[in-house]
Amino acid sequence: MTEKRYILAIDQGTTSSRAILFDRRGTVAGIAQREFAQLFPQPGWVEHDPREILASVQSTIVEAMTRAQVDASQVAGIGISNQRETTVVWDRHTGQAIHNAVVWQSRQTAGICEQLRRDGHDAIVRERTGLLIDAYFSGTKLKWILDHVPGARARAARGELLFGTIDSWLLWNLSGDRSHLTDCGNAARTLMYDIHRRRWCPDLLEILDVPAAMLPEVRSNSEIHAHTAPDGVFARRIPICGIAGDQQAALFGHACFEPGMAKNTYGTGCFVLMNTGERAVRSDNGLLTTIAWDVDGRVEYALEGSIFVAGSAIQWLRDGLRMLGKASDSQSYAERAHSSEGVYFVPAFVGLGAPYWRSDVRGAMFGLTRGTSKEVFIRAVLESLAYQTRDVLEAMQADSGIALRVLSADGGAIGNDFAAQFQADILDAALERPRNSEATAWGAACLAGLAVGFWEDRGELAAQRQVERRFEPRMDAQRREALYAGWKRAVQATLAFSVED
Ligand SMILES: Nc1ncnc2c1ncn2[C@@H]1O[C@H](COP(=O)(O)OP(=O)(O)O)[C@@H](O)[C@H]1O
Ligand SMILES: O=P(O)(O)OC[C@H](O)CO
Repeated sequence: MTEKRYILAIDQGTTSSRAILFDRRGTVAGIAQREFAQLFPQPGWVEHDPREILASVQSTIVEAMTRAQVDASQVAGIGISNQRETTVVWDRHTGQAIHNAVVWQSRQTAGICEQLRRDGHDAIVRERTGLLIDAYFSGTKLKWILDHVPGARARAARGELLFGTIDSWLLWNLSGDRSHLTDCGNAARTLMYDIHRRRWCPDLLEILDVPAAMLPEVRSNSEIHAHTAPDGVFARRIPICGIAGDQQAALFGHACFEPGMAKNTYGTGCFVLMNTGERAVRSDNGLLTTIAWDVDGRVEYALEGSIFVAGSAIQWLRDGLRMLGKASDSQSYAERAHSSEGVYFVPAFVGLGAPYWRSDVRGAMFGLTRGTSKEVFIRAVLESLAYQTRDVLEAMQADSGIALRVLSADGGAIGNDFAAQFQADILDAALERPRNSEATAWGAACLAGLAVGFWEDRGELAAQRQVERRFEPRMDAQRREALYAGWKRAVQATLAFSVED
């Protein structure tokens, strides 16, 4: 029998799908990535075609395995991580989605959220789900699809339609027996799941008018959920044995296994998660309480700060303003500026997420003079990632009582050495970039590998973690606090400009 030497991770993100084969030592044996279309049917709306997502996953799987010259018989298990709140509804008989996937960034349910707030549902949402009422989460997206697709509500009531986040959509399509499942971390992002009692919440289903029959069964993150279809892309039965939302997967991939350990992923947005152990810490400072994972029969929680715009602001400099040839050029521009000269950029393109939660505000630039150079402009945009992260970590410290000394970081934008050093300086904490830059896929692989005995335990995984570079804070306290005070003024001015005020 062929030795099973690899775990395959599928990292289904907002802008691209990746398939990565890892060996026992965590070395990448094969990798493939494919972007897919971002659909903007109306201003502020973001959708994906679920068939295109599935096709991108299937083709990257084939490509990664071909590149690595790995046969399906050598794959011990498959882990899936996904872009979390993005919502799909499909017909259980035909497998056809009844609408595009409504993406986490999409604001098309802002009106539903406003109504829910007016009806006084804030407290129950907060208490049961650890979230707050915002278009970001799946529940109102699902309600919107049921309300807008003709006949959908009646079909849902007859049990013909299924709801899922992208993990469920992929699992249903890749599994031989059409398994309709999710993990508790993804369920915790739907606005319909009680994170304390760990079950779908009937009261919230009633508020959102969602039939329970549509919902996936909720499982742990690390167990054999299903097997791939022998007539599918693998032509073999392989256990699908790890599922996690991408940010939870990254927390696991960084080996943040102890309470107080935190990571930040600098991708399209920034997502800061701090492990709070078996205690679900309620936030009084604009953070989310969420399930980190259920592994080995133990459920652990996290505090999360979700920042909606980070790397996408660099994309805007590149594609929108055409100031950059490539995103990485932002580093040399920023370094040439020497200082930001009192210029601040607040990247509220789709409102502000944690800790402000104001979907009505829009982006702003402050402190411009006739002498403001392109270098300073770009530097101010990069610095905004660090300031937003400090806002979230200040809230985390207030909620948890833990002052962070080290932040583990991953994602495209923190490959920028300027941004990494500035982040350490503004936080007055060290920032570590792991050697394995694919923390999300690695986390999904770890969860799958633990389920099938590919790795023994978390200790073995933690021992494998290697740091590529550690950035120590080196800014003096007076300058740091003066800079941060300027940012806070810029945010206050941005909020004040909004019509809601
Ligand atoms: N060297 C860099 N400096 C600044 N930003 C970068 C750099 N490299 C990539 N980015 C930004 O990071 C994002 C890509 O990171 P990635 O982790 O792949 O994001 P996602 O998984 O959300 O698609 C893009 O928005 C890009 O603009
Ligand atoms: O796909 P990413 O990396 O942009 O992450 C998306 C987040 O999980 C949304 O909550």
